[in-house]
Amino acid sequence: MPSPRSSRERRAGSSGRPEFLSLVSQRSPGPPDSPSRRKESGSSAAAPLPEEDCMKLNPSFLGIALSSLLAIDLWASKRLGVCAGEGSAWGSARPLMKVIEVSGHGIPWLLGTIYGLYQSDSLAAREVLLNLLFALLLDLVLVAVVKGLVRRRRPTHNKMDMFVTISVDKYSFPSGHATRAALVCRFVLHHLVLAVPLRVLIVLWALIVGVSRVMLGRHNVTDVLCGLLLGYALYSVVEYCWLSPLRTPALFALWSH
Ligand SMILES: CC(C)=CCC/C(C)=C/CC/C(C)=C/COP(=O)(O)O
Repeated sequence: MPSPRSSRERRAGSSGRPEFLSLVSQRSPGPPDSPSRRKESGSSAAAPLPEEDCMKLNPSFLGIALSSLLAIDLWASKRLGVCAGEGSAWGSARPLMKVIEVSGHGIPWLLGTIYGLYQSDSLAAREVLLNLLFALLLDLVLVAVVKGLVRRRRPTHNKMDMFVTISVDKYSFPSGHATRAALVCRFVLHHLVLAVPLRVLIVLWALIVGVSRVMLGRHNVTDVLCGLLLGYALYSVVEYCWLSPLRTPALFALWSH
């Protein structure tokens, strides 16, 4: 009479091995004396997995984590896109959101900075404005390159009625408005002497620009969060490459009266 098998043996299957090890051996059938075979037949079930197996398991875990994040992102962005159209839940706030959109657009910032440069009457002001212009252009290039590489489509609920766009602006990652808002915010806080209420206002403006991108349906939440981080980090690059009359005298000569 066959002896009754313990529940542990039954779980382990007819081979007497735990199921997860069977799966591992199916993934990488090695030669009879390979490390994975030795581990299966040996008694040390707790021995660490060979590196090749870990390499195969990790991407699937990462893949699941990323797809889950993406799903949450799409779901949250759709729910938060309350100004995506006139008929949306907060459709009446759409005109205000579009004003905020223009406040973070590249053209007013570029034109304003160039105008300021022509009007500036001190070397210090010229230095700051020239670096702001450099930062804005660098930001445009960086966002265009990343958008072109990632090619993430804008949310389906977005109406493509944006104020002046360039070709890569059909893509949404990262949000160009968010990178600019974070970059300009950090720049202004470092280089302009402002009263505290104005400093608070500029931080609020940057956050509102970011939030308005999702509310307008232009972006997913992750586009904006990564945009803010990218813009924040880009300021450090601008600081590192800071253009000064000593380093780039020719540039400053362009604006000397
Ligand atoms: C000098 C030059 C090439 C200026 C182009 C200025 C321009 C049209 C910038 C585009 C700004 C824009 C619509 C960015 C998109 O922002 P998202 O937040 O929707 O990514």
